[in-house]
Amino acid sequence: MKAAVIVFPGSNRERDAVAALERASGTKPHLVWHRDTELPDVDLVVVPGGFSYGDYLRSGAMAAHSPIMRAVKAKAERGLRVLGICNGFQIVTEAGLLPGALMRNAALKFVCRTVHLRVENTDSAFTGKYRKGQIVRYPVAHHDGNYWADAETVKRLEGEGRVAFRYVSDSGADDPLWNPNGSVAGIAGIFNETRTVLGLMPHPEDAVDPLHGNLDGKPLFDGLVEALS
Ligand SMILES: NC(=O)CC[C@H](N)C(=O)O
Repeated sequence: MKAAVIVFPGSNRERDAVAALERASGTKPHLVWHRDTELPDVDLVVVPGGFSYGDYLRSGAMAAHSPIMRAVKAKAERGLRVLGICNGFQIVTEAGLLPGALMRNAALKFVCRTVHLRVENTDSAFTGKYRKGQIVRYPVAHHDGNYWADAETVKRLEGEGRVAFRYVSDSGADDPLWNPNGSVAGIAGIFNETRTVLGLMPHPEDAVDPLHGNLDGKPLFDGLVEALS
């Protein structure tokens, strides 16, 4: 699997994404600067976490209009797999590849901890190596992770199997007390219509190494390698 990781001024998880991809695929991904206008020939683009453009204006809003995002958008519309993690989720959503918006966390505080997620749909290159309903633990670190979409959009996402991950309790139950940011319906990650684009707030790339104390993110990267090689 050939992959590219996009770097914006203020990105800070690009190296984590590179390490996770290299560990899973054995191939070093390309790092692509935000000012570039073309993507290398790849099977997957990762838009990583961080604070692109200092989160000015709105998290992800400026990065969504960078030259490289025009190329990412054009190729995503033709089926290129795109994984947007945390700030990357904000960026691909601002770019219009996913519906809804990421608002300030409901408690108005930065949240940095491990969360429990239920894998809601395994019919994608991203989630194919999980079991449906499996509970996984990924870390979160954000202040704008409160996913919002209008009721009709949420209904459509649910009906079309486009909710990828949902915040749940440690026993796997729907429980708003375990929702770290107030996201509507506990939504932690969503797919586009063809499930070729995934955006999620938690960080699978920081749960792939025994030193992370948690390997729950590994099936996501292994699954991508299996599906895209
Ligand atoms: N870790 C991240 O990617 C942070 C995302 C974003 N800057 C926020 O705090 O909401």
